[in-house]
Amino acid sequence: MLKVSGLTTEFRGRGRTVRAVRDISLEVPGGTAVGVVGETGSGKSVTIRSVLGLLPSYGRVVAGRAEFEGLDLITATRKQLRQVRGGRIGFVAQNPFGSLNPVLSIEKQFANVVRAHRKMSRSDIRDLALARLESVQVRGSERVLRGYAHELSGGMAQRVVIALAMVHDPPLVIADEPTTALDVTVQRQILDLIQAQVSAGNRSLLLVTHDLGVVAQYCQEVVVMKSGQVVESGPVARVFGEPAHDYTRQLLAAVPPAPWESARAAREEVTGA
Ligand SMILES: Nc1ncnc2c1ncn2[C@@H]1O[C@H](COP(=O)(O)OP(=O)(O)OP(=O)(O)O)[C@@H](O)[C@H]1O
Repeated sequence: MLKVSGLTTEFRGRGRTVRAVRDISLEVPGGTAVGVVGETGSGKSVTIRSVLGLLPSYGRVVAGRAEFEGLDLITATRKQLRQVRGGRIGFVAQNPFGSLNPVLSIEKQFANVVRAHRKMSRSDIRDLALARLESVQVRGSERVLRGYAHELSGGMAQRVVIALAMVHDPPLVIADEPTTALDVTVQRQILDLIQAQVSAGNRSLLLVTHDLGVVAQYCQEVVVMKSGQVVESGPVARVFGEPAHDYTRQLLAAVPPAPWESARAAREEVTGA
């Protein structure tokens, strides 16, 4: 579905060049969820943004390929990339309020996403938008369509972003830390929702997260990144069960125990059991 090979990205500014990611290779097979994990600054977002052609003007992919449906996204024209983004790849970013336009109604934003890819009447767009909003369990979808982003809670706004990302039935969904900006109580709901959308459409998912628990629960494959490079990758059960790299072991050791496990450990310490 997506095959990234040898991806290297640099940021240039004031006579200084920073190589943010180096020689990244990863694959997202059809119908598979792949998690990308690594500490802050390890290059997860830069990798995604390089693939989607969403780097800032001073960022440049200096080597590598990202093959998707017969197209190399790295050398694709802007027009081709616009067709792929939103059409063939649904993108869910970290902050829903950064993804939504604050001055356009939600209905107008659906219309813009639809019309960027095909011709459709206003009433058909409306029906499609309502169906998509209902599929991500947005209650009061008619009211939401008439409204604006600032009237929504973070969780609701991210549901709208997911609905927009799914408008054209993309076979691949890329989500970059889709719950980091949200209240902890809705984080799982949003991940469950993304998973439901992915499996209902037999789509592939590339999910960036720093939470290994999320990868274990939602992904079949994992790519571990450190300092702009991939340190290891493979099926989640193998990489987490028998990590080949010391860094992966450190990440796994840093996962806090579930609250009930800490409570049991404390009890055992007190009782000596
Ligand atoms: N716009 C930018 N300009 C300059 N350097 C950048 C830019 N974005 C990222 N970098 C650098 O690229 C490297 C990788 O950053 P990236 O945001 O991809 O990490 P990340 O793994 O996604 O981290 P996080 O989990 O905090 O989002 C870092 O050294 C960062 O400082």
